[in-house]
Amino acid sequence: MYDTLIENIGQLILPAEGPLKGNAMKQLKVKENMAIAFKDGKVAWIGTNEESQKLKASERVDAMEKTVTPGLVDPHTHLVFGGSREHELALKQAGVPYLEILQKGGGILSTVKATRAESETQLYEKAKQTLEQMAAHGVTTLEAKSGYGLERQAELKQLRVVKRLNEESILDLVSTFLGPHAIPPEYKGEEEAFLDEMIRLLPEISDEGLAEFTDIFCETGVFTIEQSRRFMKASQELGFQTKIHADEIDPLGGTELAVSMGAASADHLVAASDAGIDSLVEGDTVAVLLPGTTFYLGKDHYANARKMIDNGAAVALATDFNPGSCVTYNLQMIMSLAALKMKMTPEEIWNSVTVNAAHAIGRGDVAGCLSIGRKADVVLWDVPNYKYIPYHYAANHAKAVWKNGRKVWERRGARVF
Ligand SMILES: O=C(O)CC1=NCN=C1
Ligand SMILES: [Zn+2]
Repeated sequence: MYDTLIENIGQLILPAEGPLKGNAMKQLKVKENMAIAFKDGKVAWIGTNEESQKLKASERVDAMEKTVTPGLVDPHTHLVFGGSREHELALKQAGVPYLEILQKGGGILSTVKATRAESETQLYEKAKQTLEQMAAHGVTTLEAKSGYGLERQAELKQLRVVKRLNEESILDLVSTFLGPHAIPPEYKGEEEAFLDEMIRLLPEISDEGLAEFTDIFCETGVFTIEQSRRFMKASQELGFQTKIHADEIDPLGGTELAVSMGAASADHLVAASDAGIDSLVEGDTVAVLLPGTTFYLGKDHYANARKMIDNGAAVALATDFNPGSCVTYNLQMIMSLAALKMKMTPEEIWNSVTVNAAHAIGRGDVAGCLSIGRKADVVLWDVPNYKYIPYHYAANHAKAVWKNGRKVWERRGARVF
């Protein structure tokens, strides 16, 4: 007797185990007229719709010939923060550059002020609502960063919120310490001293189990290549895996640094050099691309996903959900931008929001794929095939979402007739 049986599935999407690099990203197993069954939170059976007729299940779901995939994985979010930055939209519309807003004490530093002022409970309640929205949009596993505290107590406060959300929600959250996200006012002009303070937090964060990854904003006017190297080295010596916000605006060479340091991921890469893109082929560093941020900042030049994939790199996609440079948690919209602006194919896109995204946050063995014994993290989409979501942008196509075999979202139709 199975707990749940989803039958009459038009297309069942089964990404291969990864990380998938280059041409492997172009492959996607699509099986038609299928069914899938869960038991005790795991995938217990996969077969044809005809074979499913003889099965017994406590709950039978008619997929109405629609599409079923693994739960989405969002590998780059700034989930926990206070306040909001809608007041900066006018500056963006006036063409004030992102880094100029930051240099004037706005941007990230505006969110830092708000985050320091809010209690752990306030931050928790706000992030909890976002988490519910992410699940409603098909996300079952995600990464969540700190980085709006920029001092011990407020950074630990954010990381404790992520830990509590991971413990109390059924979703799986992977925590990242992004202490070196910007230079706080009290350390203006003293970047090295600030970085020393962030490095001094690492043992405490490790001992309290508050993060698996660290991250640093390697960018003009924020942290240099050498400062990033120093922070990543200190992180790895304490057992953290590393990530880096690299080559988002200026081509400092963060991509090459990430690969040379064996980072789990290099994120943004909009300004990555040809040498940086070529270096991605060598190691296991996943290129996490964030086209929503490029769109939101009104830029025309997107990360060169085509060259990265055709060169042989492993590419993933993420929302970069944050209050200033990409205010969306709709990973489906990111899938559309990947198609429309980065010319990624539907097969590459689906691999980028499942198996490769899972590998970018160290969850390649438990998320992003569907096979017997894996977590029953599954989405039933109200779409006829897997190509439809990139094609129809800005909507929420999720009809039902299961996490560990438990239904966490079901869309109920609008009552307009
Ligand atoms: O602006 C923000 O709050 C998030 C961000 N960090 C680096 N790029 C964007
Ligand atoms: Zn980011």
